[in-house]
Amino acid sequence: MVDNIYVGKLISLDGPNGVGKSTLIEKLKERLELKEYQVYVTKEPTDTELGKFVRSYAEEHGGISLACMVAADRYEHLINEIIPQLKEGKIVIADRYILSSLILQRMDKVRSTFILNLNSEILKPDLQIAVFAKEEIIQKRLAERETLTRFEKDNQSSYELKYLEDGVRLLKERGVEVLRIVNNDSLIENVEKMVVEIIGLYGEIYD
Ligand SMILES: Nc1ncnc2c1ncn2[C@@H]1O[C@H](COP(=O)(O)OP(=O)(O)OP(=O)(O)O)[C@@H](O)[C@H]1O
Ligand SMILES: Cc1cn([C@H]2C[C@H](O)[C@@H](COP(=O)(O)O)O2)c(=O)[nH]c1=O
Repeated sequence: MVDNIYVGKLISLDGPNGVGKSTLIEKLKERLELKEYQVYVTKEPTDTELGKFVRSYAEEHGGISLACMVAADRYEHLINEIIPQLKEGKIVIADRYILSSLILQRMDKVRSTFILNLNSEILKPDLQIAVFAKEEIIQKRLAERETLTRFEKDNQSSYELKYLEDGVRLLKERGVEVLRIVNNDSLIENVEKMVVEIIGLYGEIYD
């Protein structure tokens, strides 16, 4: 992975389906904006034609071809959206990034070395937030959804949690700073913890 040389900071937030990523990002954005940071939230797969194609492709196909599609969308995401925002000095928060590939593609039996090689030219996140929750809590949240993706059906959260743990290890080995968050029910505490960590990235004092 390539170091971020731009003025802004890239934060990626990943975890199992239904763990509360989008909810945490929304709260995190609010808190950081209250502190007058400029925040840009984005997600993968992207909302582009390619990203929409990846989302539908993922329902019917998996394995190496999906890993490549997801990586292609990620490289386009960096060029067209993430890097321009980092150049403007914003905190870019990505709802899913490489750690999601280290979870979801591994569930399709793709080897972690292949995933890491495929993503070797992406920007290294300045902070990786890894969101955990108890398996039964995730299942309860998913049960409230009307439609489920193939990764969300058949109680697969325990596998996602296992690959999340392993993905965290692989990223740490590659020098990525990782903040672990447990989103069982104490959302506000978690958000405060994240804000402190992110502000620490800028070398500022938070009281
Ligand atoms: N700390 C929490 N306490 C109670 N409910 C929560 C908490 N965090 C999230 N939820 C609820 O859990 C559900 C899933 O949250 P959310 O959509 O943010 O997950 P997600 O990880 O972004 O999911 P996906 O990636 O599958 O879209 C939502 O209904 C949300 O309101
Ligand atoms: C980033 C990323 C995404 N995917 C696939 C898996 C799912 O079909 C969607 C994610 O949808 P959600 O609404 O965010 O739950 O994209 C993938 O397979 N690998 C990835 O790294």
